Amino acid sequence: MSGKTDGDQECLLEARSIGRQTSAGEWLIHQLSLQVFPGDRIAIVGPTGSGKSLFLRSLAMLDEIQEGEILFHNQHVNEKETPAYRSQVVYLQQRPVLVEGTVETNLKFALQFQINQEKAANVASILELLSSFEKPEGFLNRQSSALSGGEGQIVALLRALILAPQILLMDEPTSGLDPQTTRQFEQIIHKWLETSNKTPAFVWITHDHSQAERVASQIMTFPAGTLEAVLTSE
Ligand SMILES: Nc1ncnc2c1ncn2[C@@H]1O[C@H](COP(=O)(O)OP(=O)(O)OP(=O)(O)O)[C@@H](O)[C@H]1O
Repeated sequence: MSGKTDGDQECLLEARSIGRQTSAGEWLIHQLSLQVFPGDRIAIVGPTGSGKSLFLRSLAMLDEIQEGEILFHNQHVNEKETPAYRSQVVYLQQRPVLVEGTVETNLKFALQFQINQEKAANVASILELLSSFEKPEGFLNRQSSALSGGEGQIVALLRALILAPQILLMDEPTSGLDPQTTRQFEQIIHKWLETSNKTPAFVWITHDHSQAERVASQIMTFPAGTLEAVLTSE
């Protein structure tokens, strides 16, 4: 399934017939294909247990795949290139893992890695983004252990955006957040898309159809219980 088919635009990310197997050889996901183009806002919806998270983790190259391949800018990504890939294709999980220390420590965490060092300049723009949303005074100095689930997820999102990703992969990032924080999360994504100078894209798994309609330009349905699964546009 392809995202946009906009003339000659280069495909950013392509999953070509990928699949994951259990150690017993049973397919958990099988023959799944997806293309992501610059500016794509893709929502994936589908039943519980249908393999959406497995698919997204495979796209993020967090899990090994047993068939197919992942292409980034039309190039096969090998194991050695995975750190560079992960700094461009950033994965945000449902329950963020924050490191010990303050919010600021967390925001700057990924910048300590060589591959991300040239991204330090992004901190200022992300802090500006944060300042446009109401946050308690001294938020940057709050300990991560003292944050609410919603605040933690906002911090995880900003931490991801500091990396100036080309693609953000999000696995139900707002499930469990209250409506106000959910909207705040969506607005941050919206501003990021508006202000980024590199036409980024996202793939967003959600159970919430109204959210999918709010945030996405394309909604794809993930089918359950089929081995020959394909993602289809709604
Ligand atoms: N490592 C694994 N080994 C075996 N089965 C697994 C493994 N990981 C996940 N599964 C199974 O694969 C199926 C798909 O899981 P996945 O988490 O991708 O579903 P999902 O569509 O994201 O569900 P939800 O909407 O509830 O988050 C589930 O039945 C899950 O139990």
